[in-house]
Amino acid sequence: MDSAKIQQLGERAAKAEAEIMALMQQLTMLKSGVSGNGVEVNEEAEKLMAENAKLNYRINIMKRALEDNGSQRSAKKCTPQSDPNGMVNILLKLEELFGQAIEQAFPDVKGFQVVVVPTTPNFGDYQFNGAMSLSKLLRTLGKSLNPREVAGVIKESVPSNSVIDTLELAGPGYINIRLKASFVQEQLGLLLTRGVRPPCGVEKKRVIVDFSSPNIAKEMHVGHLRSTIIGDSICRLLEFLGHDVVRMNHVGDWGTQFGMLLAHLEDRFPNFAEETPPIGDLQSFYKESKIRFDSDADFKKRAYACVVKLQSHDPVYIKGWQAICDVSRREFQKIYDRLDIKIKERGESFYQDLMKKTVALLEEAGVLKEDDGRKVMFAPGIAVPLTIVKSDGGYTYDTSDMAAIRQRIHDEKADWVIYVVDLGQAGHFETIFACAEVAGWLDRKKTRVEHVGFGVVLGEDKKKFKSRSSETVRLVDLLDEGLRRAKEKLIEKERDKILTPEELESAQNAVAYGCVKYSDLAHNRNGDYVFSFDKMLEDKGNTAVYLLYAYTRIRSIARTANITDEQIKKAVADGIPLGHEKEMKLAKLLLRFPETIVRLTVDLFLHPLCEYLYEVSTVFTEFYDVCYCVEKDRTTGQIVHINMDRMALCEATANVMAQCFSLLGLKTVQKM
Ligand SMILES: NC(=[NH2+])NCCC[C@H](N)C(=O)O
Repeated sequence: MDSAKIQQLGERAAKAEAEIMALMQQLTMLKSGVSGNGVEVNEEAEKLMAENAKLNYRINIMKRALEDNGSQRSAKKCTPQSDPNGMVNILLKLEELFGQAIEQAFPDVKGFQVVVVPTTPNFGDYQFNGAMSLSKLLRTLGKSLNPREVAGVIKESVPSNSVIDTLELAGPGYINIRLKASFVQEQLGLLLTRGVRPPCGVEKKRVIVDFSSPNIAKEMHVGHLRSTIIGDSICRLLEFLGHDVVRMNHVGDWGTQFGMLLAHLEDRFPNFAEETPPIGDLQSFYKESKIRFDSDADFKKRAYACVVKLQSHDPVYIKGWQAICDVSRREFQKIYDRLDIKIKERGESFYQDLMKKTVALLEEAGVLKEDDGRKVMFAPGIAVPLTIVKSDGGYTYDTSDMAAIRQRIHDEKADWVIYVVDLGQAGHFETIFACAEVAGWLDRKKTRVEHVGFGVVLGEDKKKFKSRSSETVRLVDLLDEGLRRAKEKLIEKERDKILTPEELESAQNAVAYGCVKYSDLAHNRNGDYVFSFDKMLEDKGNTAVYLLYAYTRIRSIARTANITDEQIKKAVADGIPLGHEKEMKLAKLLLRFPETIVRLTVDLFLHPLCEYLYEVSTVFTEFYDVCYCVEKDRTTGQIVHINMDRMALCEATANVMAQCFSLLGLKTVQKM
């Protein structure tokens, strides 16, 4: 690493540190009761805690950026050429303005990464708090200015613009930023006329997302379900942002398990090469062959022979293999159809020939070591090597992943490869990435590779998730239970009395699959996750049921008031004043959609999107409680007045929520 880079990384670390320090100072200030605007200290402290969480979130992002050599910011300067209709990423826009201010005020400072964070309404809309670290940095350049002085200079240097209303110095050197009402009004109008569009300024990448990836002949389990849900949402996000996304199902279709399956197939359906074998239940077929494999030495021998025949592409055994894969494939597809998942299958078998080449290349590069008859590859600093060739000459999961990573970078020309696989495989991927670097196939400055891990699924007893009757839970049964419970819930709420049978069924589907997906996505994926239909189907708090209800309710406001698109358009054309404080608050939150989703791409955690969606629905309620949209006569119930500006705000809210649902893979319904 060159010294400039180290300096840059150091500066950013210092900045992260400064943010923590600043926060501590704010907290001490509050604890000692120094609260400028006389607000209850408790309330203030609560807000600061929220702020703290946000800062910590930012800091984590920065830490990650440090690890990844700072190539993480996918958003670039928002030029009009990039996408004339894209939404403005306000946070990025402010960072640009502050960047220009620093450049102008302190031309000697190079490569200072400006970070602006959203803040609580008491302070403003956003805050710049880089003055502390900048002051430190200036000292190393021989300039002695305290943070508050630095902040003062920056404040004066921010170029004139249409975004910022006021800048205010606060505390030891923060700059609180308030947006111009005219800017918010204008952006809200654009949101309504152009729709919720991807933010401008996103650099397009070719991304391979390896997700779901169950193993043939084995049941797709809840771990694969998590990978499927998280992976699909990541794809939806990246697709929305305009990336070229390849959704890849790296199914385990080429392991030694095919030996025993084929040997068992020979016995059960000797005619398998001529006629498609009616395997039926592949699970029990797998179990039967496993029992024989473990107990019968002759069978075991035959199983090995079958592997050899399969791997030498004997057409008869290839037929048998295909038949088995087809049964599995049909089962997997049922799950994908129900969950509305699109994915392209490219299993381990695809890499057969490439594995030979991969081994040859590694051999040539002299990076393989002999170990007890095996050929292994070590990565620097990692104790456990990859097994590239087994002692019997066969290849492994490691070999196929080495072949795959090379193929994805070289042939697929991926700029970004994402593996959505449980955290149990973190070591595996760390080693694969490191070995790919050693082999010279991966340059992390050019290609972003990452393992998106997730914790295990637990039952309500916090133990390994299983069904009452058996060890493993069949996903089809699980989804069926979801459907049943969703219907119960809707009937409990007497929706069957209001909805037509078709509407009830759509609502049931939306709730059942929505709640399974949402409860997975709303948690930090790194944690273990307790699967509980009771929790998922709660209609309060940050749950799919609550949000889907909230959404349909907003949609129904316009419906009952009989508003047309034309009326909304006219209101937009006339300008939406956002005169009430709650209207302004909601509008500003809606305009934070672009920065929220761009930030997701930094570490591919999806729960902040769920938090944002939930916040939109609660801020909407705050607005709706105090701002009449449709006024009715108290006695006759007849509509006496419709506030069209507020109806437009309802429309914008519903549209932003709909886009969030779509990114999370949730289907919405008009009535529920
Ligand atoms: N490229 C990969 N290794 N992708 C993940 C494969 C997951 C594997 N089939 C499993 O079930 O554990």
